[in-house]
Amino acid sequence: MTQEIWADVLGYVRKNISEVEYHTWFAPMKNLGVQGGSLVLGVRNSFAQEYVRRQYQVLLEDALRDLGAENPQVTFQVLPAVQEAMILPEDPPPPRPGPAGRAAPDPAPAENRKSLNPKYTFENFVVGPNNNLAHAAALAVAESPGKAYNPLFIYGDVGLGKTHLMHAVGHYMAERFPDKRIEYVSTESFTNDLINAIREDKMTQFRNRYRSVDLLLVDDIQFLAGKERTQEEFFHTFNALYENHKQIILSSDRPPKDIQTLEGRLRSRFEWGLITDIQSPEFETRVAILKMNAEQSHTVIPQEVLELIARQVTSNIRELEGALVRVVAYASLNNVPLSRVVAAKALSNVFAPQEVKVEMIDVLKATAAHFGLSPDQIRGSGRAREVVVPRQVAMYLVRDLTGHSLPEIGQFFGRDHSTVMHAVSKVTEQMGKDLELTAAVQTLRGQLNDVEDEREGA
Ligand SMILES: Nc1ncnc2c1ncn2[C@@H]1O[C@H](COP(=O)(O)OP(=O)(O)OP(=O)(O)O)[C@@H](O)[C@H]1O
Repeated sequence: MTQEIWADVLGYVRKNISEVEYHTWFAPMKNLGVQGGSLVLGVRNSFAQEYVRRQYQVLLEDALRDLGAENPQVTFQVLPAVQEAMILPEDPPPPRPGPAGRAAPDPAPAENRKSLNPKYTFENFVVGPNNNLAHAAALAVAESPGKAYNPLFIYGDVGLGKTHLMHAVGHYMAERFPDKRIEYVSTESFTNDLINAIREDKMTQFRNRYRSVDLLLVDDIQFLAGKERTQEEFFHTFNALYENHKQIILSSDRPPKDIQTLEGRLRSRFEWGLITDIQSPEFETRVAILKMNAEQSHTVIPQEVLELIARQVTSNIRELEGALVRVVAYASLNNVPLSRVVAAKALSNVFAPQEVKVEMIDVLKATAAHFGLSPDQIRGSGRAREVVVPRQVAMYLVRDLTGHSLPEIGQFFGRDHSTVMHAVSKVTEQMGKDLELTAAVQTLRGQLNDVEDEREGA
């Protein structure tokens, strides 16, 4: 995950200095990771070390503060000559578009997939109820390009994996047919290429380029709206490819029928093949995506932290991934272990505080720990007073601190709602009378409210 943190820092830096400065000083720098809360950066020689420290230490600290570091620290290390030789030909990770963004691809090796993001493969795509139809369609197209569905039209909101799926088809095809030509282009680039071709009198090259491919992936096709000349040209490109049984995949934020000012003949062509959508991922899919991201970057993240992040970011997967980087960055830069409280704090600058809620599981765990029991004992069937009282306290606190209904709480504790109601009134009645119980409730309430307090104090 430190590569992502570094990419975030570079993104911040790049926005604040000139391109020349950036390429001179930051491009050759090597991220050596976060050690003891300090970001360690490798530089070529002691001159660079001195210069960078003088000129950019403050800026780098600001970048880290932006990621949540309370006491940002940067250390510069002169790289041994061998290591330097190893890093020089390599490019630093490209800057991220923003805190919620994701690093752009490293250049891919094979010629026919150089416009594809190496991370956007089928293996890296988590399938859930929200995207399984689009996934199945993409797979079918990858297996029989030009035959299964042509064109394949994938639509859905921002950051839900449309580009990822398109590239996955590209990778799949590139692997099986290395000599096939694959072209990925955004509608915006297509338009710009066209404008340049017209201006420079290079229409033949333009047409050859787009009409000679085996797989054409066009992102954000909704931007064709209102661009008559581009629509005209795209119409001919489409026909040329289609007639030669070349595969076309289009993505959009809406279905063809909702793209305003799209020529009828294009709209109907977009509807010839298969139209499939991607919806927002549900909670389990979001957790699975986070888990995969964590595993890929060899970062161990407690399940409850993944769940907290998945609860915070519900629609855009790019933001979900950005939130994960933020949480990891926060913990490592402040040198604290990852926990729910730390994660809530890390995200508190980005999300409204009330969105971080105490969960039933938190109350259960804290109460069990307080009384020296296991969560299973509390939820179990034991009827001894040593278990019954903590169980009632836990139910009371869940009712008090979370928004769950009596039946939901009952289900969580493996009981019916009347048991919960009884527990709540029992504890309410004993408050102020039974001192031990009162103290337990107060301590636990304080502990559990820490999630909110810590966040508010951030
Ligand atoms: N099902 C998934 N499994 C794993 N990662 C996913 C999944 N869906 C999306 N992502 C990740 O989410 C990020 C955003 O996805 P992508 O760029 O494909 O979205 P998009 O729908 O094309 O968005 P936009 O409309 O902004 O172009 C990417 O990093 C992608 O890898």
